[in-house]
Amino acid sequence: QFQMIRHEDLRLEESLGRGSFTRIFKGSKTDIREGERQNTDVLLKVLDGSYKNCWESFFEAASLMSQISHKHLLLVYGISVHRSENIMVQEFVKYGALDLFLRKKQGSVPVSWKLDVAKQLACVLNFLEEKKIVHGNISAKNLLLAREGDSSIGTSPFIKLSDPGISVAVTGRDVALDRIPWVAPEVLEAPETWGMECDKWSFGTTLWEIFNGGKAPLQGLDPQQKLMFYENHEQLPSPKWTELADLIGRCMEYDPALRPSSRGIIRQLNSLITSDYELLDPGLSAHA
Ligand SMILES: N#Cc1ccc(Nc2nc(N)cc(-n3cnc(CCO)c3)n2)cc1
Repeated sequence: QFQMIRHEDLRLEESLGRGSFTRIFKGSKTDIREGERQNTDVLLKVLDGSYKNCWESFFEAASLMSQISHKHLLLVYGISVHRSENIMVQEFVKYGALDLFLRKKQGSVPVSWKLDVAKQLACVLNFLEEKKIVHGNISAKNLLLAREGDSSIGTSPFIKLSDPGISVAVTGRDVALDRIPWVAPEVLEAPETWGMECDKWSFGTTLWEIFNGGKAPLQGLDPQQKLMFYENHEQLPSPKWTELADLIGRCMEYDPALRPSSRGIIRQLNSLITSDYELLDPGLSAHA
C-alpha cells in the first residue's frame, strides 16, 4: 500500500531533532522521471533500531497516511528498509512543527490566524471521522506549517497533519503517561478500546496549545503528577475568552460520549470566527 524506496535513492542531510522513537532528518530523494533525474526535498523519519516491536506500528502509521489523501494530511512518499534502519519518507513541509513556530512567534500571531489553523485541523478531523479513521496523536507538534500566512499581504496559514507515529497501544504505559494531556483518559485505561472520540480530546489540547503560544500544557509535571491530573478529572487552565474555554472544555470531557462531533466542533469554531471581531476591535463590528 505504499512505495518501497531504494536506500540509494535517498540522501540524509541535516538532523532536525527527534520524535519519540525516531530521529528526523532533512533529506532528498532522487527519482527518474521521463528519463531525467529529479531531486525532491523530503523529511526522513528514522526508527531507532532498538525498538524492533514498534516497526509494524511505524509502518501502519505510514500506510494509513498513504491510503488516504487530503489537502491537510501530510504526504508520505513511502518507506525504505536498509539493514536495521526503517525509514519513513515524507514530504518536507516548509515551516516545520506548529508548536515550535508558535513559540518562536511568541504572542505576535493574530487570533484570526489561530482560528484559521484550528478550523483546518477540524476539517481534517471531520474527514478522518467520516472515514472512521482514528489518528490517535493530534497535537501542535504533529501539525506542520506549509504556509506561514501573512495578513499584511492577505495570505493565510496552511497546515498539514503529520503521521500518528508509534501508537500508544504498543509503546507501553510510560510513553502514554508522557502524552498526558494529549492522550484521552480512556486510552490510558484501555488502549485497545479507544475510538473516534479520543481525537476530539486531543483536538481540545491542541486548541489550548494554539491559544497559549505553543506552550506545552502540564509541562514540568512528572508522570505520577500527570496521572493524578486525570485521576482527579482536572482541566487545563481556561483561556480568558469564555466561548473558546467552552469549546476546549467540551472536547476535553472525561466522558467520551459528551464530546462534540467534528461537525459540532466546526460549528462552534465558526461562531468563534464571527464573534472574533469584537475581540479585535469592538468598533469594527459596529460597521461590519
Ligand atoms: N527549521 C526548520 C524546519 C524543520 C522541519 C521542517 N519540515 C518538516 N517536515 C515534515 N514533514 C516533518 C517535520 N517535523 C518537524 N518535527 C517533527 C517531529 C514532530 O512531529 C516532524 N518537519 C521545516 C523547517
